[in-house]
Amino acid sequence: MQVIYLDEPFNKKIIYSAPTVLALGFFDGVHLGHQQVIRVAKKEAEKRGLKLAVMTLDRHPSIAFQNVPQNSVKYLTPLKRKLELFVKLGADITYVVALNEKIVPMGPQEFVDKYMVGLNAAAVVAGEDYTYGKKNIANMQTLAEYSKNRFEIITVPYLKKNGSKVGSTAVRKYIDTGDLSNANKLLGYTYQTSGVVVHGKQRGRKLGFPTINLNISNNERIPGEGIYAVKVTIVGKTVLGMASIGRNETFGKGQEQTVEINLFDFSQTVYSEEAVVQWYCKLREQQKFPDAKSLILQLKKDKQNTLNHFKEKQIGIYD
Ligand SMILES: Cc1cc2nc3c(=O)[nH]c(=O)nc-3n(C[C@H](O)[C@H](O)[C@H](O)COP(=O)(O)O)c2cc1C
Ligand SMILES: Nc1ncnc2c1ncn2[C@@H]1O[C@H](COP(=O)(O)OP(=O)(O)O)[C@@H](O)[C@H]1O
Repeated sequence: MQVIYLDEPFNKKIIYSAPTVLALGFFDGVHLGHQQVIRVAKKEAEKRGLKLAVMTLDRHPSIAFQNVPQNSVKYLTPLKRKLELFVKLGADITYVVALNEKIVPMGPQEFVDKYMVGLNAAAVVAGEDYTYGKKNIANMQTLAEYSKNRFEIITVPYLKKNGSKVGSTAVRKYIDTGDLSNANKLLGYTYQTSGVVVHGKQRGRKLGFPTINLNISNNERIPGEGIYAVKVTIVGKTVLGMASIGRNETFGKGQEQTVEINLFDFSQTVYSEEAVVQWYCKLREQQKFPDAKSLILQLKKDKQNTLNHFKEKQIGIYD
């Protein structure tokens, strides 16, 4: 997949020169609803013998349009992850548009001329709630007016599950409360984050449960505090494990939140390696134990519960 970054005013030479089918959206999470939009676009592209291009933005629209501070946004899929998912969905090209002060004041007609016609779109595919500027002006209902018959418009209706819309907001709520089972149902894949292994307090090995402590980028969304059954890919291996997101209250008050994982069947030293974590299920809440011994007893139970979860769901390391 070719990734093309567009910063207003972009140089026309960097655009893919033949007509494409263009799927539009911010696509945070690339959940089942988003997947449906991109699949419809892929089919249309195949029908026409054209390449599929996806257009997304380099930052959440709320930063540009609602003055939400950039460092307070927690993405379900930071750009790198989003691009991986677009590849899986068969995108040939992704345009990443810089949503900066140069593009925000642009009116809908100019946006359509430059970022739809200007990207050689033969057809544009988006979900019914897609907007390309102010909601009441630049929506899928008004797109026909601005397109002036220069491309076809395909609107994909909301995907619903149990009567409600499959959307990023619902996924975020589930992730925040640790309800991975429901989050993963809406995503259509197991939620994944990544981080680099950093040094902790070196207490884990003394407890008999060493943990990789992960440094996770500030704008990546991690589940709410609690204990989780996870699968981790690190140094080319994939293993099961149990993760703790919390403040290790057993060892004192007011500590910083850590994300740490005890890996099963693993004994390598892996500081500064990247770990990719798949989040399956919340096992319990964080607890303040009276002493280390009680925590160790609980960790043994957590391990058994993690193994039981994977056994019940028949999830192996290759699934
Ligand atoms: C599966 C799991 C569950 C944990 N549960 C708790 C807990 O309920 N309460 C707590 O204070 N610490 C809990 N911890 C965190 C341990 O306190 C922490 O891993 C230990 O202090 C090691 O820290 P270190 O990596 O800085 O050496 C848990 C850790 C793991 C891996
Ligand atoms: N099974 C395992 N699970 C997690 N980390 C392990 C495991 N075996 C060895 N390690 C290594 O040990 C380190 C964790 O030991 P620990 O005493 O918890 O130290 P720290 O507090 O620095 O994380 C990890 O960063 C990793 O390099």
